[in-house]
Amino acid sequence: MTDKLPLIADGVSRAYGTKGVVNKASLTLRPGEITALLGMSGAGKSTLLRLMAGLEPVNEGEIRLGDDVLSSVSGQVPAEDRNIGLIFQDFALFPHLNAIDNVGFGLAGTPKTERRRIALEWLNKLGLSHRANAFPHQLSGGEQQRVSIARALAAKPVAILMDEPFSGLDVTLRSDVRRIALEAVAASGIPALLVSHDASEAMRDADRVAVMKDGVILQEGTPEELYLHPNSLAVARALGPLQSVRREDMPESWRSQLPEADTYHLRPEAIQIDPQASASFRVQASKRASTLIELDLIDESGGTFRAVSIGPQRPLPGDMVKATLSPEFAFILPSDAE
Ligand SMILES: Nc1ncnc2c1ncn2[C@@H]1O[C@H](COP(=O)(O)OP(=O)(O)OP(=O)(O)O)[C@@H](O)[C@H]1O
Repeated sequence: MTDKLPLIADGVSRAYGTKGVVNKASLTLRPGEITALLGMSGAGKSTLLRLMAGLEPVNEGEIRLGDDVLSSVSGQVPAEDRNIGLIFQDFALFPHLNAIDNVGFGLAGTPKTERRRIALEWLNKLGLSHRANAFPHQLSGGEQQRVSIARALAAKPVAILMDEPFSGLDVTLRSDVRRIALEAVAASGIPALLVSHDASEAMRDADRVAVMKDGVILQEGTPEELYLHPNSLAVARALGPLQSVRREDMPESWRSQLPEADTYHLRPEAIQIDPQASASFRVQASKRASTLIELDLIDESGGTFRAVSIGPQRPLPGDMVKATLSPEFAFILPSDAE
């Protein structure tokens, strides 16, 4: 077995005319890990993927596979010579080939029977061996995306780069397709990039998450590191909802648990209903959001807070409840320079 190598973006930039789209971005995709690249529309995620794939030249910096330079300002290895698997939102299968021949397509040079055996093995890994003879138009979106991932992995790529691969799929199908597809990607042991704008999917699916904004990678780390220790308000917001609460509006029992600051940025789970707590509130509104109950609370001095409860009873507007603060979910962050 050949050693798998990291795919590295080292200080890469890309501009279109005067518009800088990727700005000195550095990101290392490690073998055997899925890295999610998360950011809002226009952040530069797809452009960074295209730089790593060799579909665009860099204006600055390098793309490397291990120590081998694939892109630099002095030239680049063409995309077709990099052996990097690419998966996009549209499945891009050959319409005139059935599933098994689509998967076998990347195995040119392998004898036909061997090619079919390998292709069937990959279809099997993606739970699709029973669809081997179906043509793309006979397959569902989720099945087509699994065929395209089988096709990419069958070619034994050095890395796989996926741009919103599941966002075109029906929500009900998506979680199963994602699980099967990403398990196969992880098992292949190659570096993998998953571009996403959905924070909860990115955290669930990836070993590491990088947050990009305005062409800059703001922070990279495990999902827990980024969720619990964001380095900026932009990263905290990218990973999930926040409420901002001023220290002076908090009950004294909460203030005493927190280091001094004017304002705290709280995850929804920071404030939880707890009958043993000392701080009391009146419920202003409550609703059940599947696993959690979300509550709007007000205290006697008029401070308002968003809290959660794991139930089972839903407190109703007008009820009195007690709530605790968990300091691990309260962040002190400088406001962003917008
Ligand atoms: N070929 C191009 N020519 C000019 N501008 C471009 C080109 N490609 C991308 N851009 C611009 O670069 C910016 C970043 O685009 P990019 O597709 O990388 O963002 P993204 O984070 O992937 O966004 P989305 O989630 O919407 O796909 C956008 O403002 C886009 O309009």
